[in-house]
Amino acid sequence: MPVSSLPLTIDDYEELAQKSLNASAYGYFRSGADSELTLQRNKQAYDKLLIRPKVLVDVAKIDIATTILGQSIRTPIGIAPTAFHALAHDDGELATARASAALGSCYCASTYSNYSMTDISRAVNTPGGALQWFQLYVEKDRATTANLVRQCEKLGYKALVVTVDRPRLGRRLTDARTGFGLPRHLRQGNFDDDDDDNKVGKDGISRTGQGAYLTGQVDASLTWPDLDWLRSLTSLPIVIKGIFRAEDASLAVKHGVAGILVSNHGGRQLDGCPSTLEVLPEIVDACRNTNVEVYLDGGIRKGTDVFKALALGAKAVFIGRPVIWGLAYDGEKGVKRIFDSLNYDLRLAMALAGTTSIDKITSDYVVPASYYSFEKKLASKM
Ligand SMILES: Cc1cc2nc3c(=O)[nH]c(=O)nc-3n(C[C@H](O)[C@H](O)[C@H](O)COP(=O)(O)O)c2cc1C
Ligand SMILES: CCCCCCC(=O)C(=O)O
Repeated sequence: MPVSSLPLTIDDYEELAQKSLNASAYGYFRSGADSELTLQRNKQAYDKLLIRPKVLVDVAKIDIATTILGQSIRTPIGIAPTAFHALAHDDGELATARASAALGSCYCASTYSNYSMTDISRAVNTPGGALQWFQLYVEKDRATTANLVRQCEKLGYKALVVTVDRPRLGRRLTDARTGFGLPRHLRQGNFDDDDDDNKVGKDGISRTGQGAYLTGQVDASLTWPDLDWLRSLTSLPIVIKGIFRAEDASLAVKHGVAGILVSNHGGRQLDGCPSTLEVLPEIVDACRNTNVEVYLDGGIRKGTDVFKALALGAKAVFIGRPVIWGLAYDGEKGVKRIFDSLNYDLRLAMALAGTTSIDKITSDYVVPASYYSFEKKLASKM
């Protein structure tokens, strides 16, 4: 490959991933729900916010390390839970876990990973030492869920991330058109029997193929008291993923969560809802004067996107699809490259904006683009 065509941006990696994945897998990873308005809006929202740089600040040293839930991370960018990494690379979630540990990031593994939570935890040199969180879908069979929670605690996962924006699967037209399903040779590591030929898990449920993807076992009757039930099962901090309005954030605080991940599932669930960046300020306000940390995912593709989300009050951000593109590009190495690129970009944005550490990225660095509207300025002179 000539030097000039080496991938530089997340979009470059996506382009390469598209070439290496089959249409159905690429479609599954890329797509959003319905008209994909929210998928687009997640990305476009960052353009509606501008950064106001400060000059003559000593930016010779930039530090992007921070903490989440009291644990140190070397980058404010974590890995959002995404299902089925083995569709992108044979090493699947093992490669993701190794990359995350080497980078000092936080990896939140999906309930619907291809590798089991045991394998993911053991993939790194110091199992229980790396910062791994586990994303939980509460299933109709509560015994299955309770079992996952217990294992998670035993294996040294540091937090439970409960996803609440997916009572049913969003309408993903691309998947309907390609007939996407988990290919028969792949497993759902947290459920299948050890026997690879056994397509039905011990619980008697098929977890492979198209039907399994579409129907799923997620409990659509989940309500707030179920959070208390989860808290009674574990002393792990609970992060709630998918909160989208201030009242729900306040309820989450009342129910004792340690963190809120502002997310619309990467535009894959309710199409036509706002972007996560737009919603972030009201959630941050609802959590002010509490110990609850607020994170964001959705549409982060550049260092300046990370900067803007942190400026609006996110303690850290998480990325979903970019990790998949890195995995498809070159497994563990590819994920590292994605992070190297975003971390480099973030440091650069901080230097150019005139700030040197994550806690100094405050709201006075950003303004809505409309603040500089020519129309408004000229009209006021008339
Ligand atoms: C292919 C794919 C699979 C996903 N699987 C899960 C999942 O298993 N659990 C979950 O809570 N969220 C899941 N999500 C949502 C992500 O956690 C995250 O909210 C979203 O990807 C962030 O947007 P981004 O991809 O623009 O970074 C998935 C997203 C994608 C793209
Ligand atoms: C039964 C497996 C369904 C996996 C869905 C994972 C997910 O949340 C997604 O957005 O896709």
